Amino acid sequence: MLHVEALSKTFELSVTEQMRVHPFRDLSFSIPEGGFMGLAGPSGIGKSSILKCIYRTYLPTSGRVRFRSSMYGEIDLASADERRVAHLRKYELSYVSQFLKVIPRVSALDIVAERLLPLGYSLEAARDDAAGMLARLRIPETLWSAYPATFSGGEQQRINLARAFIVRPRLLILDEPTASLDRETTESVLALLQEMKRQGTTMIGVFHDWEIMKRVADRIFDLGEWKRSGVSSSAQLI
Ligand SMILES: Nc1ncnc2c1ncn2[C@@H]1O[C@H](COP(=O)(O)OP(=O)(O)OP(=O)(O)O)[C@@H](O)[C@H]1O
Repeated sequence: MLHVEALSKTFELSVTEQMRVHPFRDLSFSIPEGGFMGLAGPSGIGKSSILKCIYRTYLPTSGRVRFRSSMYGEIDLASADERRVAHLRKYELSYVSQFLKVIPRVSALDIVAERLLPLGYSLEAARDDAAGMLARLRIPETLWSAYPATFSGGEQQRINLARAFIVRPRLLILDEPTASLDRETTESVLALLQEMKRQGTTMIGVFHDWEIMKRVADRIFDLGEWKRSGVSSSAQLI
């Protein structure tokens, strides 16, 4: 369902001094439908950049990101036009980072509910589902009508997760989704991830805690090992 082929990313840090960073070159791996691949490796090795290339926050320098979309059939996310990428982000892809892009003067409930409106939900039905998701993520009901700009880091992260999960995406991209959560909320998130996986969501994620990653991932791609050995990706699947 997701085939990353010979993916490379180069950052030009300075045009005049020709300084370049190459977090990864010729990276290839595949994740089947409903599969969950964890990405591991030391800080700065390129984990987040890979996720951002898949979500197309970053444009890859070369390579392909073949994704089986229900709207477009097979599509290369590395070269798809912006309009299609925007559509896919609305209906099929979700990306969770540690940081919430806060929308001013929109309540926590509506920030989550609004993701369902393009899918044809009425506002009432969307708010019902959003309330269910906020409850599962242990956001206290008193906060549902408040503005997330003032929320704590962990509360903002839960709003992020709720926005990503509520649409039941075909591909879920997770960048340290449980980094600022307490143990009980982390358990709720893991239960939701396992539920989505059973329903066929394909996932790729970076986790700050190896033990958490092992509980949800079918396999773990160790970028450090891949870079050291320079051999094909299958050797790094733990
Ligand atoms: N937008 C950018 N512009 C320039 N360099 C970047 C950019 N994004 C990432 N990099 C560089 O690419 C390299 C990989 O960064 P990345 O954030 O992908 O690593 P990471 O493995 O996710 O690290 P961490 O575990 O610390 O989050 C780093 O050297 C970083 O400085």
